Amino acid sequence: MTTTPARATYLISGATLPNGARADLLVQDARITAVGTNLDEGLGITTIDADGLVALPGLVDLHTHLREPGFEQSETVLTGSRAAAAGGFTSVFAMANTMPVSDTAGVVEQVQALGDAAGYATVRPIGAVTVGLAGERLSEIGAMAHSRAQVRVFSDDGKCVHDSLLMRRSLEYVRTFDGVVAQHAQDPRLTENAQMNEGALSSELGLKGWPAVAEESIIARDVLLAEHVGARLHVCHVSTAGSVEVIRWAKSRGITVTAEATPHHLLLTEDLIRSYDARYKVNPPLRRDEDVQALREGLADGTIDIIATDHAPHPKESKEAEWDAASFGMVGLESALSVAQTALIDTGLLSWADLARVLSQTPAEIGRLADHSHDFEVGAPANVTLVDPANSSTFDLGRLAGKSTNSPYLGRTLSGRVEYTFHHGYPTVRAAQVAPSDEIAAQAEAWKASN
Ligand SMILES: NC(=O)N[C@@H](CC(=O)O)C(=O)O
Ligand SMILES: [Zn+2]
Ligand SMILES: [Zn+2]
Repeated sequence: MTTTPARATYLISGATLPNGARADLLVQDARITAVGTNLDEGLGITTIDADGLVALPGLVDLHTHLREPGFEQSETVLTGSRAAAAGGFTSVFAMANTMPVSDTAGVVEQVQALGDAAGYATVRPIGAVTVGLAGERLSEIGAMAHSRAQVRVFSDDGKCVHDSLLMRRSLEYVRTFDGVVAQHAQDPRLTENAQMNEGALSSELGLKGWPAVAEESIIARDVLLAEHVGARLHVCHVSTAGSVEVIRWAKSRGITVTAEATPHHLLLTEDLIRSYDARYKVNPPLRRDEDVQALREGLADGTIDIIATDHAPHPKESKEAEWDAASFGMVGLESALSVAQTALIDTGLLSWADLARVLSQTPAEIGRLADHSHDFEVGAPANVTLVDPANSSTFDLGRLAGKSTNSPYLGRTLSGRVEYTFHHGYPTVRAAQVAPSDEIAAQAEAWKASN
């Protein structure tokens, strides 16, 4: 017989809300039961002193690679969702480039079940657009949408849905159930063997260039297809100033397109590649300072809707290889909020309310996430992140909670630190320490039993 652990009551006392107001939040039976000032510290209540901490709605990542099934040496659903909790995330959308690929109802249901059992975060699987990500035939989109996993986001991420007819058909399909196609915009012919951003630096370093137009031309085609079909399109990891312009134009025409920028494209530039350190190797590549500025402005004016991590764990061997042979990708869940604060809050471009919107509310809306509340409504599942914005520190290995360590921020000073993450009313992170997995799994059981 399993015993159901007691669901504790927490009083988050004196937190600063995204709008700047100070409030107490009462968390009872996994839900927010009161928001106010001077809430009572009754018997059996655990009080968390949130003086000086900003309370954000639990962060939502629309673009995470959890690697399971198939690449468990890099990450598992358990370790990846633990990394999510460490970074203040309470929900993650798991990309489909697993082995087998998440292109059937069976695989997406498996990923969702692994997430539910781990309990660190709500895991929502993304379905592949084409069978095996091969770009040749549409996958079982309808079966995944109507499975227990109720998939709403479809993506061949890692690969571009390059065939225009398949892209059109996938948009037509997802429209029938209010889904969205999330495109990895990369013309494959223009980027064969590409290693870094194309420009003066790629010539100087003798590395094959990756032209901005390879991204921009696909986005331009896709927004026109989305307009033609009347379906929702989402653009993954936008990386160039030109892409921001195309999306701005599409939105001005009323096209239903949304777009994401990654933390690394908002902070880092291509000159880091002079070190030939493969931690900086990523798809799409790090670009120029002008591109970083354009992405920041795009976020500030709403052209770019959200920040998504593109957390891409890779084993040490594949990152210690020489530049050309190393794999593309960086881990990003644990650092995302600190990078966002450093690049956007400290520079005065965004407010905490804006950050709550781009890291929680809007990604939840794009993914049609049910398990979410963005303004601490009474009765909603208590998904809350408490961040200490005054903590400026060196990002080190101790901050990583996933299986892989391919972070470009190790050794860098970043602002802000996640102190607490509450998922379904239970602290998965407390005093900046991630809670042990058996304890979280037991809490997840209790949540399941009561819902
Ligand atoms: N971003 C990356 O560099 N790599 C991602 C794939 C992707 O997001 O395109 C991966 O799966 O490793
Ligand atoms: Zn991608
Ligand atoms: Zn990705």
